[in-house]
Amino acid sequence: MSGPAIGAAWRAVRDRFRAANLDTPELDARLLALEAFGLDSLALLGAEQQPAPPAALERLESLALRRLTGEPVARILGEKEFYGLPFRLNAATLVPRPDTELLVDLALQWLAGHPSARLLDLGTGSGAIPVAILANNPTVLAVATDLAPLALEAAAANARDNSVSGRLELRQGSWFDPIGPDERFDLIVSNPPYIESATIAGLAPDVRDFDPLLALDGGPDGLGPYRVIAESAGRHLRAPGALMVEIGSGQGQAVVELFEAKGFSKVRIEKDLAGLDRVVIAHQL
Ligand SMILES: C[S@@+](CC[C@H](N)C(=O)[O-])C[C@H]1O[C@@H](n2cnc3c(N)ncnc32)[C@H](O)[C@@H]1O
Repeated sequence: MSGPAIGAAWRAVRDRFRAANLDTPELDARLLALEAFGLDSLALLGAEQQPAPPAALERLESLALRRLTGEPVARILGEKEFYGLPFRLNAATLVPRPDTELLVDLALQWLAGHPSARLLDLGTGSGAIPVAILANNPTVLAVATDLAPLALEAAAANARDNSVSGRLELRQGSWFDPIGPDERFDLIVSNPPYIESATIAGLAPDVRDFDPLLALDGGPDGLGPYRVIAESAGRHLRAPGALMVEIGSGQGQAVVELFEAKGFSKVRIEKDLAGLDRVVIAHQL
């Protein structure tokens, strides 16, 4: 007796995901099927009627069970697309979020008017921000820091995979600690941890149970990393320079005030596609 065809097998998984009320059951089932059957999207279409190999079926089942227990697809696959580029993940990296693409857009716009700029990314994680920027601007040189050595391993792999490793220097340490006292940059960017410590236990399980705490926890009021950045960014910016940080949607005014108090000019909030405050931009003129 032969087993199900490949098309029937992945659609059965999709139906179980639907029944479990997952947000994107069809996409999730397709992505796990591509992995289990070792196919790309086009090949999956062409293979719909072929019998599913038993070992691949078993693999699909084990991936589906992980998804059904709440593990995000990006964690299961160990990779996520960001800004149209592939990024490998590991236990120390945040899954890069679509929201963060706004920060990359704004950085690229600013860099278009500042050729051959030097960029610093603080808390780089998978390297999503500087790798996306470097892949879209061939003259920028970047330094990126993170406290987590394992995250920097993923960032190094992602820089290699996306052919920008010659222009990205990775340094381990807390915020500006790995930056020399006289080192200057034209643009400093960061998507730091910004969630209030006390609210982390109540986050959605796919975030709370799978993203690293170091990537989420912004301290008692969620603003700890912004204070460190506000304190030191001015010393490491070459005028006319800019500082751009991603923020939580309720943090705009507080972060604007932190940056203004440290002497930054033309500090403003940018909203994301959902109309929520998402990035604060400050200038050193
Ligand atoms: C919200 S995640 C952002 C990761 C990545 N930039 C992105 O946008 O996907 C914050 C990052 O800051 C790093 N981090 C936390 N505390 C840090 C510190 N004291 N110094 C440097 N990096 C830190 C975490 O390891 C994590 O990679």
